[in-house]
Formats: sequence, structure tokens, C-alpha cells
Amino acid sequence: MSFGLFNVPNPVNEPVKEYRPGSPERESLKKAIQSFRSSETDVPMYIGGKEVRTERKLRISPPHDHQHTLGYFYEGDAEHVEQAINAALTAKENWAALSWEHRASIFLKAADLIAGPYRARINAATMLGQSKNAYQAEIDSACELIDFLRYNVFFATQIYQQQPNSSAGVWNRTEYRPLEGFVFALTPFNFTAIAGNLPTSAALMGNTVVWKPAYTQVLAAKVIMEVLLESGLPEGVINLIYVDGPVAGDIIFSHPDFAGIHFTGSTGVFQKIWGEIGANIHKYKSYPRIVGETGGKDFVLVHESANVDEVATGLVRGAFEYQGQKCSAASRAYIPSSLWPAVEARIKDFLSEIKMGGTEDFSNFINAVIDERSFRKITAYIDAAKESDQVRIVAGGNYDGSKGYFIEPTVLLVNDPNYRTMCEEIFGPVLSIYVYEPSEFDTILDIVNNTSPYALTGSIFAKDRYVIEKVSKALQNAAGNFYINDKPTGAVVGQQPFGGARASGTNDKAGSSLNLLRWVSARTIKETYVSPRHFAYPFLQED
Ligand SMILES: NC(=O)c1ccc[n+]([C@@H]2O[C@H](COP(=O)([O-])OP(=O)(O)OC[C@H]3O[C@@H](n4cnc5c(N)ncnc54)[C@H](O)[C@@H]3O)[C@@H](O)[C@H]2O)c1
Ligand SMILES: N[C@@H](CCC=O)C(=O)O
Repeated sequence: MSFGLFNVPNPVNEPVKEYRPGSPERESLKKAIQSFRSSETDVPMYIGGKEVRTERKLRISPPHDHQHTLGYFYEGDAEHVEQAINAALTAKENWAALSWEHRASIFLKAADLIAGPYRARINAATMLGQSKNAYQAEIDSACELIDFLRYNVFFATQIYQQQPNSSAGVWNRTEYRPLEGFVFALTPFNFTAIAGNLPTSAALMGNTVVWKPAYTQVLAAKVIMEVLLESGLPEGVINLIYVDGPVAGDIIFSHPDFAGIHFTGSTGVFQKIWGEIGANIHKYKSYPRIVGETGGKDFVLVHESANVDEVATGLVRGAFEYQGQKCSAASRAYIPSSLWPAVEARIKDFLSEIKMGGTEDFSNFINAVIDERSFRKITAYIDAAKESDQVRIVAGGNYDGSKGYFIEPTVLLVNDPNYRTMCEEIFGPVLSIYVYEPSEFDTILDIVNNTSPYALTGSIFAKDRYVIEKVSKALQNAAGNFYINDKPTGAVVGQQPFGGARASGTNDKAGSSLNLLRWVSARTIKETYVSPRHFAYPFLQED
């Protein structure tokens, strides 16, 4: 019960710490890394507030040092999926009835815990478990997750404040109920912030959740759960299970109380899930909300008026930060022949300065790709490019999976703008470049627009304002996040709401009120103060 219309603290983006040598944040991060490396972390499932362990213990290892054991997690089966659904449904009534400010307080506290006492621990878990360097981990698992938690509370209040007009004698109200049933959060390996945001955004709006992360992200997922429990999240509100995706899907997508899926991952998996939900539609009590942000083939279009250093920097950061394992990564670039020799030289300069290795050595910019499956998939593209007479390897091209899954940042120059690495999502450190004649610029716009089924992110580098406007219009549907004179990655919560269209997802913009709206079902209430007491209209009376 609330006796006040409360204002929430105004959110501001969490400042990114720099981890310079000698800084206190660097020291505490190194200690947290050492602590994870020197012991084996036990990673149970969390169902109905209880830690659940099974006979099936699976090893967790750093992608950059796959022989080392960081700990073990416990794989569940169909029974654990059922238990998690039941726990979510049991918790639903009390959670949905809790005043919004108390729900909000739990997530605001979680943000403060990550900003403070858990910062080093969640960053270290992400660095070791997902092979992200300190700076990339700080941006993701600390700052972006903190921002999601704080901004979502603010956006929730904006939604609750949206109320209808009322004419005389009437009070109209809208209440934003949680969905009936439970929400399934299915999260990817590459962003700890996304893993945290997908279950918590739905829970903030009063839903209860079954959360299944990627197996390669469970170490940081455990830290998220520790934070939520310390924040006072009641049992059963978010239930974290480690179950094979299709096993979980079979049960969840045929359950009558399935109310929605909050998904981030590959396009293929999302399309399969959408098909399953469609086939089962008659089984559900409500039409489930389907929210999915998926793959990309993100472009950088360079005009001859662009600055070479800005282009080369945007390409190297955009393509190779976190080994290119960002849905937003610059993976195809179109460069005018007039600029290409200078851009090529600058990219090679930059790449010669880049070091590759484990995340424990803070001087490494490039670390390992996530697992052996990804390593094989990415290196198969590189091997095929080496064999092809349509491709010249401009930089990189070497790899070594013996200690960790290391792949050099690789730049391919292709002579066909439809060569497969210009069209398909590789999700690794591979950038493909097509060099065009400046006179062909309009043709290139069509090619950028039509080469891939995706429409996630893209950017234009140009100084000519007429060109910038022309490209912005021509590529209006080619990207959900469009950048001018910047790399196509690095969206910040509250500043660049994130998501793509076409095959890249439902574009429900994580980190905005648009996303939170998907987790509520509005009820309109009309109250009439003096109700009519007879059916007849006044005009029926005789003159
Ligand atoms: N658009 C975005 O905002 C965004 C952000 C991050 C990642 N991504 C995309 O995610 C992908 C990389 O992440 P990933 O490799 O973890 O993705 P993925 O699709 O392999 O896995 C995502 C989740 O789905 C589960 N899953 C896999 N197959 C399943 C099935 N058949 N049924 C049910 N669940 C299943 C996985 O276990 C994981 O939890 C890339 O394609 C990337 O572009 C998109
Ligand atoms: N939001 C992130 C990408 C998340 C996908 O992997 C960015 O904008 O770079």
C-alpha cells in the first residue's frame, strides 16, 4: 500500500572507470580475478529461492585458457524447468501485488551493489568466464547493467504516469498490470548486462521469470543472482536454470501460462522459437509477448569526404573490440578507392600495436573467442577466404586454439560486394571490406541496403552534410541504430536505445520505456460519479 506519488532518483549513466596502472579499481579487480582463479566456484541453479544442484556437473573454463578450471555448474533437466515455472507462478501473486516503489527499490539497490561492493567481482567473472578485457567488462557488466537497472526504474514510472483524460463526472485511469502467467528470459553469452537486463526488466514490471542463460555465461550469471538476492528479491521472482535450450523450450512453449519471451541471441534460434510459439498458440491463456533482439551484419559506409584516422579508428574499435563478438560489430565496410590506400595503411598501423592474450594481462586488447564451436566456425570463414581468389587478406588470418581460442583480428578485402563474408554474420574478429569507385556511390547505397537480411546497426563517415542527409534517408530501414561519424557499436542506456529491425529482431529497444511496455497489459478503468437512471435520451421527448 502506498501513501504518496513518489519521484524516483534521476538516473545518470554510471561513469566508466579506467583501470590505469596503480589505480584502486585496478588493484581490487586483480584481487577478484585472483580469487576466482585460485578456487573452484560452485554455480548452482536458483529455483524458488533455493540453490539446486544435480548429478551433472559441467566445467567452467576461461576461453583464453581452456585447460584451467574456474568451477562447475549443475545442468538441470525437464523436471527443473517444471520446478522453475511452478516457483514463478507461486511467487506471482505476492510479487504483482507489491507496491511498485518496493519492486523498484530492490533493483535500485542491485544497481548500487554492482556499482560498489560487487563491481570487481562481476567484472572479474565476465573477464574470466567470457574473456572480456577489463575495459570491455567494465562497460558491459558494471556500467551497462547498472544503467539498465536505474533507467528502467525511471522508465517504469514514466509508463505508470501515462494516464488518460477524463471528462466531467468521470475519472478514467489506466493500470499497467503485469502479464498473466510467467515470462521466459533466454539470454546470450556475450553481454553480462543483457543477461541481467532481460529477466530484471520483466520482473520490475511485476512479472515473475524463468531465466536460462548461455552455458558460457554462467559464472557472471551467478554473480547477478547473488546481487539480486542480497538486494532482497523475494524467492521465486527470478528462477535461474541451466538446461539445454530445446529441452527448456519444449516445456515452456507448450505451457498454458507462458506469457512472453524476452530473448537475445542468434536469428536462427529466435526464428525457430517464434515458429514453436506460433504452432502452440491455441494452448496459451493469453497471446504471448515475443521480444527478441538478434543478429546483425553491421555496416560502415565511408564517403570520400571522410577523415582517414577517424575511419580507421572506427573500424578497428568497431570490428575488433571484444573480438567482434557484439551483435553491433562493424563487419562489412565500403571504402572509396580514393581513401583506401591511406585507410589500409592506418588500419595496419593500429593492428601492429594490438596485443592478443589472456584477460589477466591488462595490456591485451584482443582476447579469446568464446568457445571451440565459435572458434571452428570463425576460422572456417578465414580458411575459405584464404582459398578464394575473390579475397585478399589485408591483415591477420592466423589463429591458434591450443591454449585459448585465439584468432587474430582479420581484415579481408573482397572484390565482390556479395561475397559471403559481406552477407553472413560471423560473430568474430573478421572485417570484410569492399572498395568502390567514388562515382558509384549511389549504387553502393543500394548494395548496403540490400546485401544482408539484417538491419541492426550501421554508420556513415562523411564530412559532406548533403551526403550525410542523403545516406540517412536512403538507409533509413537498414539499421535500428544509425551512427554518423562514429563506430556502429557502444550504445549507452538512456542515450541510444538499442535494437534492430528486419531479421535483427523485434526492435523493442532495450534500455527504453518501449521495451518495458511489452511486459505490461494495460487495464483501463472508467468510474462514473453520477450514473444515469433511465435509458431514454433527452431528444426522445415530444416538442
Ligand atoms: N541484437 C542484440 O541486441 C544482440 C545482443 C547480443 C547478442 N546478439 C546476438 O546473439 C548471438 C550470440 O549469442 P549466442 O551465441 O549466445 O546466441 P544463441 O542464439 O546461440 O543463444 C542464445 C540463448 O538461446 C539458447 N538456445 C540456443 N538454441 C536454443 C534452442 N534451440 N531452443 C531454446 N534455446 C536455445 C542458448 O542456450 C542461449 O541461452 C549473435 O547472433 C548476436 O548477434 C544480439
Ligand atoms: N549494445 C551493444 C551491443 C550488444 C550486442 O552484442 C552495442 O551497442 O555495442
